[in-house]
Amino acid sequence: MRVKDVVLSWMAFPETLSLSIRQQALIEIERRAFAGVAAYPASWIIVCYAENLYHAAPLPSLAVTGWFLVIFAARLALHLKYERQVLRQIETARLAFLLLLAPGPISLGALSALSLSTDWLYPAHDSLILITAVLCAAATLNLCVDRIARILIPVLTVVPPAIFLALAPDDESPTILPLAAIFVTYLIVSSENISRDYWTLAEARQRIQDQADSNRVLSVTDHLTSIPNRLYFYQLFAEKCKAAAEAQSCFAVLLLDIDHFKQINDGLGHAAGDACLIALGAFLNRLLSPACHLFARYGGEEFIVAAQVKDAGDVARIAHEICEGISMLRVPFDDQLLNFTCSVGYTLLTPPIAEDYPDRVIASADRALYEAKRAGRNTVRGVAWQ
Ligand SMILES: Nc1nc2c(ncn2[C@@H]2O[C@H](COP(=O)(O)OP(=O)(O)OP(=O)(O)O)[C@@H](O)[C@H]2O)c(=O)[nH]1
Repeated sequence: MRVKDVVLSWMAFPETLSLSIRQQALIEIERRAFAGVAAYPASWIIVCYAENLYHAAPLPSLAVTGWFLVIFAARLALHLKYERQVLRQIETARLAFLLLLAPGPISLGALSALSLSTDWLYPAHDSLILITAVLCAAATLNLCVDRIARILIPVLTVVPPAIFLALAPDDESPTILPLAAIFVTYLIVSSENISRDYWTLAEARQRIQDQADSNRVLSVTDHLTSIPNRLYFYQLFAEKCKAAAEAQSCFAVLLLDIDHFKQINDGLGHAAGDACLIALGAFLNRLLSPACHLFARYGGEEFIVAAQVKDAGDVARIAHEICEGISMLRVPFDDQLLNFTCSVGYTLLTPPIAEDYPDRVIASADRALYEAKRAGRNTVRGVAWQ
């Protein structure tokens, strides 16, 4: 495994979560982080004024102010296009976020460390230690759901001054060092607990979402043939009709019904009838495309199709294709091959099309189907919509 892969896998959010939940979490974490970004330059500017640093040491004070403003500007630039970046490439977006998260805490930690030994910063020593501790705690808790951020922030902020104190001890070192250790440990442990709760909730949300998605699919799928059911058809019929009206296109509704299906059931049993229905569903799946045709099992041994068509010839062609295709099916059942026929009735709407009459349109196709049955079955009949 390459180093990059190891880093990326360590950085990754729990893999069990769907991509959309991980993306959502990352966008939320970045938004939270951005809300605190202005605190770094603002705190530094206040310390400079309060401790008179702009007068005492204008150049270094202004340089540090400029540095905090550059970090702020870089974060603003990232923030403005972050959502798009996360949706495009989640790992790179996360890496960019972490890289731009680090300079603020590192700079504050370094300033606190320097204030212990640098003359121009020494008057601001207490204020810097205070804002370093406060911003470190606030940022760690704010971003604790990100396991890297919650370790990175306290380590980058508190470790540099602590190392400095350890290497060049002064009177305060014996007090400050153990306090810093307790502070960082407590921060990391408590933020770990908050993070665990967040991800447990995210996982629960994901399970509910998956269940809802699967229930939604089940509620509009016919359990026997696995093609859409009548509910699905009605949900989308008005939409398809409207699209045809807007496109000024012809619109056709076809009803097909297996001929003498009762005889198959009575003669060979319901399992044989079921095998024929499953084969018919698979045939429609092969012949029609969900992008162009709305089709469903309408009920029992009846199926329905709705689609935009070019003209009367186009719908007649589809109806014949269905009728002939079904008559050629051979359905394996026990040790025999079953075949059956169907009758097709259709109605054709020509522009201008109104959109509020699905039942009347279907009733019209049903009349055509009745005519096909009366004409001897295994045939096609169409009626024009008036
Ligand atoms: N196996 C099976 N049979 C079903 C299902 N749903 C409806 N049926 C049967 O479909 C048959 C429909 O019979 P009829 O309405 O008399 O129609 P038909 O025998 O096809 O006659 P025509 O339509 O006039 O050609 C009945 O026997 C129903 O029990 C199903 O899910 N599985």
